[in-house]
Amino acid sequence: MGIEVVVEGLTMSFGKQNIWQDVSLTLPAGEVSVMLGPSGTGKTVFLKSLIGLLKPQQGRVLINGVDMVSSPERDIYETRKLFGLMFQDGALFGSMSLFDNIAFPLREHTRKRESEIRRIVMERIELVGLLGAEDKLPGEISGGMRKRAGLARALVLDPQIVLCDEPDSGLDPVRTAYLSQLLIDLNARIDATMLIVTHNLDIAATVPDNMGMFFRRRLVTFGPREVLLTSDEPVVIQFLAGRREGPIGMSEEKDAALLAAEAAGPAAHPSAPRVIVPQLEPSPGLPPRAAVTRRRERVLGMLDQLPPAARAAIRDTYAHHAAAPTLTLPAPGSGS
Ligand SMILES: Nc1ncnc2c1ncn2[C@@H]1O[C@H](COP(=O)(O)OP(=O)(O)OP(=O)(O)O)[C@@H](O)[C@H]1O
Repeated sequence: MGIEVVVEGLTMSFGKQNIWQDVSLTLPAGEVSVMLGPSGTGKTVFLKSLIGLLKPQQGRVLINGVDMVSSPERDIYETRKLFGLMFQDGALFGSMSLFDNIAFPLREHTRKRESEIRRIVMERIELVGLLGAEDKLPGEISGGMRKRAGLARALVLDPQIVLCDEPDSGLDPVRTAYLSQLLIDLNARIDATMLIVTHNLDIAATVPDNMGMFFRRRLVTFGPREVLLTSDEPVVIQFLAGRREGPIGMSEEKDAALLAAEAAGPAAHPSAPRVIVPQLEPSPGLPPRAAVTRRRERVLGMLDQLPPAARAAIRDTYAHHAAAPTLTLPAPGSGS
């Protein structure tokens, strides 16, 4: 089973540029979480802080009792072996076959024999649907295949925590839908704790158990998916609807005058009702996700602390068990 990651009061700056401050959250063991946020809000910096590659000035990241910020480097190095990392471009070596790319962490970090390495690599290649492509070079395959190869490589050391940074970037909508299913199937098979950074609203709507968002140097929210999906925070509403109206600007946050003018003017798009679609299920033939039962107990136990809309959405989800119907919420600001 995956391992819980506890983040407490994390603050990160580069020189005078503060990226985010006082970030606290828990990635529940074995559950899938998604982190959203406009470009440049520090999502990648956050992932790198979790594995101890960047050192925030304040706060802790606790994994099995090791603080990835300030424990001795030896402990951090050992704990890093629990992670599987999938970066935006797949980060493959161009001159190596897919097989050798995927075998790389095993040859680098273990003393396994070649026959054992072959067995593990071919198993992961099958898992991500790349059987037959193992002898190809990264330049000879599509972007979607490179992503899947990156994911296979992230999985060879049997990670208990998987971090994916924009796994969908550059993929068409159909490939993105396959990727969403692959992430859920992966979670069903290995029960790892997963954190996915994405801008893709379909992944955000269908994959995670938990969701969070960074904006204006803080973590706006993090918790069960229903909390963010029913949130009335203007930045959340704007982001989920993919609209220009709201606090997020093109290059940076809008200034107060522009926001006031926008609020005074006619709405460019009337608010549409928001919809919570059911979370994806593992593909037929796979075991159910072990996290589902744990999450249900955890979330029902915290129901009293959640906003009314999230509470209602969670009750609705669990009233219908796994086959939750699509839930339509009133449009934000409609008063109903
Ligand atoms: N090593 C570094 N040194 C200095 N500044 C950095 C460093 N790494 C990141 N930054 C800055 O931190 C900020 C956040 O970057 P980050 O890549 O984490 O954003 P992001 O939310 O992942 O963006 P996107 O969604 O566009 O990928 C940016 O302003 C970036 O320039």
